[in-house]
Amino acid sequence: MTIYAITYYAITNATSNIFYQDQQYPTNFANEIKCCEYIVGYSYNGDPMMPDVIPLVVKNLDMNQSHFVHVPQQYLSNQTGLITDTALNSSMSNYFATIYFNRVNETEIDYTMYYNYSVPYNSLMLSKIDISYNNPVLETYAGAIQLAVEQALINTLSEKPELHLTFRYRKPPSGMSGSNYNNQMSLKLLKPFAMVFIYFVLTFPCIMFLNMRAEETQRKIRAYLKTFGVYDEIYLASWLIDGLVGSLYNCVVLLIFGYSCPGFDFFNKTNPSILFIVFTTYSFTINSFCLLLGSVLTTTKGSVILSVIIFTLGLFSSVSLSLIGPMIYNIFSGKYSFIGAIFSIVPFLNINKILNDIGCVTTPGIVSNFDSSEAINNGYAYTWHNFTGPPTPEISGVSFNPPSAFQSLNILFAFGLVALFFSWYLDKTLRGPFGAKKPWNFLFTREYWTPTHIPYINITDYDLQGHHNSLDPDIIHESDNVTKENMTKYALIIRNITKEYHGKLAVDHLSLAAENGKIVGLLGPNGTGKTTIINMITGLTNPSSGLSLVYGFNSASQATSIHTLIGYTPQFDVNWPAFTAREHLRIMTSIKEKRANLNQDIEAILKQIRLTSVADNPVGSYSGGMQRRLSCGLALIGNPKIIILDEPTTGVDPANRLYLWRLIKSMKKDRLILLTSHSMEEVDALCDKIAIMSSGKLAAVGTPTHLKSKYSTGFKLHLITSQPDQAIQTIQEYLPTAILNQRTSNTLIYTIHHIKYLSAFLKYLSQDTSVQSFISDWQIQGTTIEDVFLTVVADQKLKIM
Ligand SMILES: Nc1ncnc2c1ncn2[C@@H]1O[C@H](COP(=O)(O)OP(=O)(O)OP(=O)(O)O)[C@@H](O)[C@H]1O
Repeated sequence: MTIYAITYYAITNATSNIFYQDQQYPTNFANEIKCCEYIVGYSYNGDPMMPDVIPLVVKNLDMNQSHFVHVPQQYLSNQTGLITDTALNSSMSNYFATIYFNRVNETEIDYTMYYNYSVPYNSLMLSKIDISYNNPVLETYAGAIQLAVEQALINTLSEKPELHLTFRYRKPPSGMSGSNYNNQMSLKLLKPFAMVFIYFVLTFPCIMFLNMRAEETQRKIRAYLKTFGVYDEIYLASWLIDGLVGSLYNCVVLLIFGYSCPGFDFFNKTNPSILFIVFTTYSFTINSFCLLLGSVLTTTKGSVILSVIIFTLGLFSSVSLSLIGPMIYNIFSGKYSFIGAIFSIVPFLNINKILNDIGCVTTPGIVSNFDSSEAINNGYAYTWHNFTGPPTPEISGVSFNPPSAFQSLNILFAFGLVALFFSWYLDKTLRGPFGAKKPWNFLFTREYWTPTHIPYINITDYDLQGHHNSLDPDIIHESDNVTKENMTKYALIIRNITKEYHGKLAVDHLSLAAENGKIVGLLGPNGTGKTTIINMITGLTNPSSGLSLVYGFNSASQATSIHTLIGYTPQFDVNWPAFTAREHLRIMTSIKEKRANLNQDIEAILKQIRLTSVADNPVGSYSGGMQRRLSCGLALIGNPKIIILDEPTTGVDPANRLYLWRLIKSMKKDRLILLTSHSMEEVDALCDKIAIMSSGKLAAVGTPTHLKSKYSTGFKLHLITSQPDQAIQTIQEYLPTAILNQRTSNTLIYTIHHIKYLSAFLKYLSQDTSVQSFISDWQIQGTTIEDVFLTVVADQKLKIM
């Protein structure tokens, strides 16, 4: 809006003084002539009609007959002002003008008026009362005489005395006359300005589009949508359609603006259908180009930098090309044919060449001297004829042959199609951090054209063999427990999976298998590879080696099949703040599956996640806990067979967390839930099986009870005491093997490995009043998953060292 407002202001300001402005015609002109007793002379070339005309002129002027005098023919001369001078010399100080009538043919009478002024004025057309000097008195009187004369001529020629003329008096541009206004500097600037303005308006939204797309990739929305089964082609097409609809709107607004802005000759002198075709073709090409860049760039930072560079280069070329005008065509000559080819290919340059083709004709610039006034009188200055013909008529006689605007437009369109293809191709082969890349020759592989949707296809015993990179019997068992015979009993099978980023293993030969109806917890310190594993299971990332099977479907090669089986809650809430929870569920359900009882299912999920009462509020107004619940609800869409929850309760308050735990537990019936969390309490409360990872490897695996007993660190005894020293002495006496872990002013924490002594001591504590006088409270705690986790991770670190 701001750009449009500035442009409108600039254009109207630059052109305001080149237009005739309607003004009130003085009505009392005849009185003025009469009162001042001016004398007007006349003469004619023997036309027999003139004796009828003269009395009418006198009558129209309402002047004294004696003041309208006949001037003898011999006084007339072609020399400027001679008649006036003659009249003045003959001491008629109030002599004002002379009119000389000349009969041209049957229907045309030409008349010339000479004023009491050095500049003569020739009037040939009734409609053009054009006074070229700025003297209000002369303007008034001369106008009065003209009106009287023309009224008389029309009445006489048409033989209709009742015909009455209405005159429009138009003030001429200051300091200018006729079509000489091309000399105006402000007008000359319009041509470059038009090109730069159009380039800016058409290109800028596409740059925003590029940034939005990169931002969406960075927010992992793309990856998330993919787990709902959104095809790459649909995703790209939705962006293209979005961009094109925006651009079409942009083009229409630009055209309406251009054609309604008085003085914007670039538009007003060009056939609108040409500009519509040029603008929409450029918009298509630039959108395809942005789509291509979006397939290569994945960070908003990169996109911002690149888009600013492209935009600035385009703007720079736009300004410079428009300033050098027709000289731009030199670059298409044999001498500079390479640069000419670049001009034709690069859309930002090509559009400027096309705009320049139009601008040279419609808006004469600093260099151009083509006067389009003749063409304007016959309609648009720039027509389809100009568009398809050789550009810029004023450079005739030059040896090289630049492409026509139409040819340039075809090249622009072809570039758009090529960019569209490569945006699709590179999107598949150059996927950024998220997304499974296809090999560069994927178009020539059979799997691409005939994908299989059969589970457990081509799985051999060798594929199912684990890699023994640990001596831990649980891990060895986890690597060996799946065979071809029993593989169908597992909902998830991961074998020897690895993922390498920049030469570093994020996941290192990990094997894991899990059955239906279980909750499996994946634990590990930050950056240990949990999310990478999830991305490989969901088919968002291809493993560097190894296998991931979800109900027998290969995550890497049969991703489309597994997306219908998976429900996924990513680590961060992926949602659209303006949409309501119900809309989120509706949109995602329609993406994932076709259902007859859609509303019923949505209501059931809303009830499950306790969002029914706020289902129609925008998600942007939800608390963190509510958004997390919605994310879990979205994972339930389509009744998936495996649900993956990546840190589902992060940032959720205790009450909501408890509710989510209940929800997760209720979800596990007939499906597998894979959960990652940093809350040991959560994993302990929910999981049937826990896999602890460290540095990309599986470090421990088993049920919570098994792990607690295997990695038992003994019991923790917490004592609250008013006399710590005396308490320490008592413990040493009764529990000599106890290890003091922590001591504060009134708290002591011991680790005790032998339950035998502990029970005797606890009996003593509860019965002996003397000890109760300095140990006021105590608590005993078994091994927690947190203890197990810390032990396992510490052990693993030691092994690495
Ligand atoms: N796209 C990527 N490019 C390069 N390195 C990556 C990429 N994704 C992950 N990594 C690296 O792989 C390792 C594992 O990352 P991952 O996100 O899987 O860990 P995580 O266990 O999920 O961590 P957190 O608990 O913090 O979510 C890290 O060192 C990380 O830096």
